[in-house]
Amino acid sequence: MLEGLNRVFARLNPLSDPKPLIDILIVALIFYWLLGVIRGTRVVQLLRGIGVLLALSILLSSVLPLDTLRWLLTNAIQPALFVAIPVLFQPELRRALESLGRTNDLFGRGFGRANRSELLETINGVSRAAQQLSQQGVGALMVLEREVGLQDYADRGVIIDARLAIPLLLNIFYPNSPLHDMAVILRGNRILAANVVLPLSEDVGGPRRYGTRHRAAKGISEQSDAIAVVVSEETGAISLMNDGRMVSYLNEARLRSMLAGLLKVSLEENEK
Ligand SMILES: Nc1ncnc2c1ncn2[C@@H]1O[C@H](COP(=O)(O)OP(=O)(O)OP(=O)(O)O)[C@@H](O)[C@H]1O
Repeated sequence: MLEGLNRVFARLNPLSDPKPLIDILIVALIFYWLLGVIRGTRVVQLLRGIGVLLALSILLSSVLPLDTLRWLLTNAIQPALFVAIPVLFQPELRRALESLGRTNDLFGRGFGRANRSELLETINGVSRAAQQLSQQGVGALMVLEREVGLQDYADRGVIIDARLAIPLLLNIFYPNSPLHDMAVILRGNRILAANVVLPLSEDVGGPRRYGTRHRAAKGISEQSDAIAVVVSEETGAISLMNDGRMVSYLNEARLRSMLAGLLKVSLEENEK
């Protein structure tokens, strides 16, 4: 036992051969990244289900000498699981690959193409508009594009491509306006599109039951790195969704500081 351990430590000695240590480090980093990607998503439950199924099939086929069952497990269920994995995890795999392609994330420079003053314009505009819409009991869904392009979604709505202005945002969401339904997509300091249909999250919110506006906001934040801001028509509550997670009951100031934090923009100079 002790001899075995000594052999392991001798192999791990970076002075004699750094390869095993580098190997372990890279594998640990890959697992760390994978866990970060799946944290808080439905993948955890799916993986648990697949784990239980695999453990049961291995246990049954090794303990019980039942040939037909063993044949079914090894020739049908296990291969079917491997085919099903890419289909079941399609959004998560897509997100993982997209996050690898996001060079800005790797170098910690925050999000992309927009400069600080454009971002501030958006942060202030969205927060003020959300507060005013909330006070008036008008429902709204605003999506801030980050590194993952949302052009596909925007093209299915109505392209506006206008400089962001609070009255324009309010006008879009007022109940009888032709574009008030669905979501608005913001790119930098511009309103890219309105009336955009977003993918609905499969998470229905348990007993609380999200409505479709909140599920759409959650859906886009799960399938991309976009931030969604929702104003509930029913309660006036302002919520922010990022990475599939929701923070509710925000006011204008709190929403502003959360957006600034997520977009890595300092608000201090602005306040001087
Ligand atoms: N796929 C979608 N993408 C974007 N917006 C959507 C989508 N589906 C529904 N909506 C918006 O959600 C509105 C309906 O909201 P609903 O009341 O069902 O949800 P909710 O989350 O309870 O919102 P609220 O709290 O504002 O009532 C629709 O009028 C539409 O504007």
